[in-house]
Amino acid sequence: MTELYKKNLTELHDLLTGKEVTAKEIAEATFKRIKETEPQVDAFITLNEERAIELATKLDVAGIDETQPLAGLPIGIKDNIVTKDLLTTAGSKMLFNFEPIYDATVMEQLYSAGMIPVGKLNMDEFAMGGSTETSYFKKTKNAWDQTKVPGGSSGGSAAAVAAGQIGASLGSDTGGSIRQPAAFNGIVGMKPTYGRVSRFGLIAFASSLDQIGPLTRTVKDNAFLLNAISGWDKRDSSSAKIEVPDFTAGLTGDIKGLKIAVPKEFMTEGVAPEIRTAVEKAVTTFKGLGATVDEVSLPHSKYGVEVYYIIASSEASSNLQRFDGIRYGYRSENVKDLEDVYVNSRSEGFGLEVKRRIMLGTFSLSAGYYDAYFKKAGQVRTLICRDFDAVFNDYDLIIGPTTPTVAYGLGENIEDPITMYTADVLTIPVNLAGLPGMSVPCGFVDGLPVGLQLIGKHFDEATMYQAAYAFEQATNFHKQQPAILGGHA
Ligand SMILES: NC(=O)C[C@H](N)C(=O)O
Repeated sequence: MTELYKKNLTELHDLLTGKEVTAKEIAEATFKRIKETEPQVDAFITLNEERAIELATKLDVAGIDETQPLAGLPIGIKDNIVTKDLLTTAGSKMLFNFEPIYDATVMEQLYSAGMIPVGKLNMDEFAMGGSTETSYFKKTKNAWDQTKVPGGSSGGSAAAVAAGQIGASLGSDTGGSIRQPAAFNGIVGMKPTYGRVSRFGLIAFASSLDQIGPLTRTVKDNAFLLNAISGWDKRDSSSAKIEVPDFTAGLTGDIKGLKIAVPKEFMTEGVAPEIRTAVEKAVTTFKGLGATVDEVSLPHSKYGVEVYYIIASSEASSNLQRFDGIRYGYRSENVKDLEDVYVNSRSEGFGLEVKRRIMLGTFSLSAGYYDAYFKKAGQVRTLICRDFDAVFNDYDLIIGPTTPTVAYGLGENIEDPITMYTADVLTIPVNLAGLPGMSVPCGFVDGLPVGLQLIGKHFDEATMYQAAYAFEQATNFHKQQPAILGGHA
């Protein structure tokens, strides 16, 4: 069958259960497509070809379970999610040879849903970055324009889906790392509520912020995947013991009476005028669908970037201590004593951005500075949370832009950390408050996609999916394809 790669997950499921194609044929077509397009996209660090074909063949022989919407379908995995006996690098030289001895909980969940992991996706080193350019391995390209960045840190996860290499992927989001690359590549990306998805087996960056989530080409596909990976896990004490609804159940397109808020701080001059216009048009669409939309204020969100880079870096400086040249991955050859093993392995194994964050974090945690930085950041974080609580007393959903600009050129901002950091201004407050945030396509600027951000109440991803689905049905943005997928971008 030709052009299987253009199909989304629900279409592939129908073909499989209608016996028009086998899981093995889908898997083979996926690897063919990946190999054809990798020279342009560079999304994968490792392919899992032999095992994927074997697994697909086994599923075919056993018979595809028709009640399992994801059975027999390929998925790509961000390379900071540990996969048993399959190279897991977190985009770092430090883990250039790391083959985990266990699977992350989300991997076990994907296997029980019958999914087929086809490979590991490129990312910023240890998820620190917004362009995937800090990866030790390669520079992934935007699916719409190969001279532009794919966003990050889940840049491989987003570009691979947008370019039709795979129909779905998992990413992780600490300060925007699922939503921003989803926006830059014109796809759907969900960062679930903190605690919704187990972090067991996610290589930790900032433990109070990290969350795994799905990237797909449609809202419904995304909801199917969140169904599969949600739930309490005894191995992650921060995962929530809370019922998981069926996120696909409410996808009717009916959102009459939904109360939506647009924070005025998300629509300021720092956001490109064309992006604000696209969001204003989305507001009109939502009103047309019967929702009410009002302007609100999140007065402390403007401190989000400063707070994040203190808290995230502090947590990272602690989490990354385990990479000592002894227990994992890279070990320097250039050593005279034990001290050298630690110092030289870390100096040679970590890239510039990772070292910058470790130093920032160590500084803000050190005696004499702790009160002024880490403690203060925690206090301001509480104020940011309270702003959201106040809005959610009166509203069901918050919307705004996902990013202040569309995808920028490769190499354009990487030497300028302040520009890179401030670009996260719209996504970071959501992580600090532990809320669910999502990006869906809502327009184009100069042929590059624009993302609309939806922010929900804690554990209310269902309402976000309903609104996103209604928006998707009412618009055509998700139907436009990049040239690499046969579109006329
Ligand atoms: N990891 C993230 O969610 C992205 C953010 N740009 C960071 O570098 O921390």
